[in-house]
Amino acid sequence: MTSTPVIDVDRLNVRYGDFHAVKDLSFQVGRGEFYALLGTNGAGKTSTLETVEGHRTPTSGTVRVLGQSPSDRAAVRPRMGIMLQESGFSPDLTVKESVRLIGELTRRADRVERVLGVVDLTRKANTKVSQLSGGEKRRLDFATAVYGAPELVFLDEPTTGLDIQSRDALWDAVDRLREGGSTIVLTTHYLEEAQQRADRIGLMHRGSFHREGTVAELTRTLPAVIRFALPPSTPEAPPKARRAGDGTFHVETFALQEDLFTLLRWARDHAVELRDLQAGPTRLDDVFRAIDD
Ligand SMILES: Nc1ncnc2c1ncn2[C@@H]1O[C@H](COP(=O)(O)OP(=O)(O)OP(=O)(O)O)[C@@H](O)[C@H]1O
Repeated sequence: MTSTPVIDVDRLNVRYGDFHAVKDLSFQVGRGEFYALLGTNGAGKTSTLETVEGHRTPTSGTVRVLGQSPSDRAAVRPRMGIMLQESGFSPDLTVKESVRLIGELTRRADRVERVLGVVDLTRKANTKVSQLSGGEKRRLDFATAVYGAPELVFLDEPTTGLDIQSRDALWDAVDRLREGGSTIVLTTHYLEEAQQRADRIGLMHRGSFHREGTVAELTRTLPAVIRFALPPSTPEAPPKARRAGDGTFHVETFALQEDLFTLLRWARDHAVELRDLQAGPTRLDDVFRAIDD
């Protein structure tokens, strides 16, 4: 990372009384990077993000955001867009009034109509927040991240409750922000979304990083798996295949292409049909499942 990081966390500790929620955590996020902070339930992601966003004071350690202390809200707040799990818009305001309020609070320049268009709420502009569906409320929450295309955008479980079209539209809007140079920090339990998009991932467990790095770095220590079923009449299993409890067969491999080729050749030579054949690279789900308490 050559330029000054957008986020610089150094030996952060967060304690709640006797409970040590975040333990000596250090990480940096570079300008324009897409960083996903992931982890098991209770790992300390929210505690970490609340500190970075300036909502919580660290017990110890230092946090710099855009070169400033996040507690200096007047300096930092206009430069970040934060999509929380619940934004808490007033139920009596209309959608348009709520979006206008985002502009006033963040003091960023934008056009309300443009933002409504990006989050696909133009037709609901005069509807009260209390009358929105769950997915529409979530899209209104997303408006806080989009308004004025901030330099730094936090997305906390952004796609929860969104249908597939809304999810695609949200990620398109995030791509647009990235093209404009915004830095993105995502937290989600939908690991596939992080796997597809994140430049780097910090994977937390019990207050510390279990792993940190690119998807390739996180997954390379675990084998890929080829899965298939065999017809009952098959006299023998292919080499390297292990029978799982559900009767399917697994081949664990660090040489996916080579072992898949060997397996397919074996099937052809033995005139066996491999049923429900699945082969793919190691997924983040597998890395999560391998976390040992
Ligand atoms: N105000 C609080 N007082 C006491 N303990 C707290 C408080 N807030 C959080 N904790 C504890 O700190 C730990 C970390 O919580 P945090 O919300 O940061 O985790 P998380 O990674 O965001 O979890 P999840 O994925 O379940 O949302 C948890 O064990 C939680 O019970």
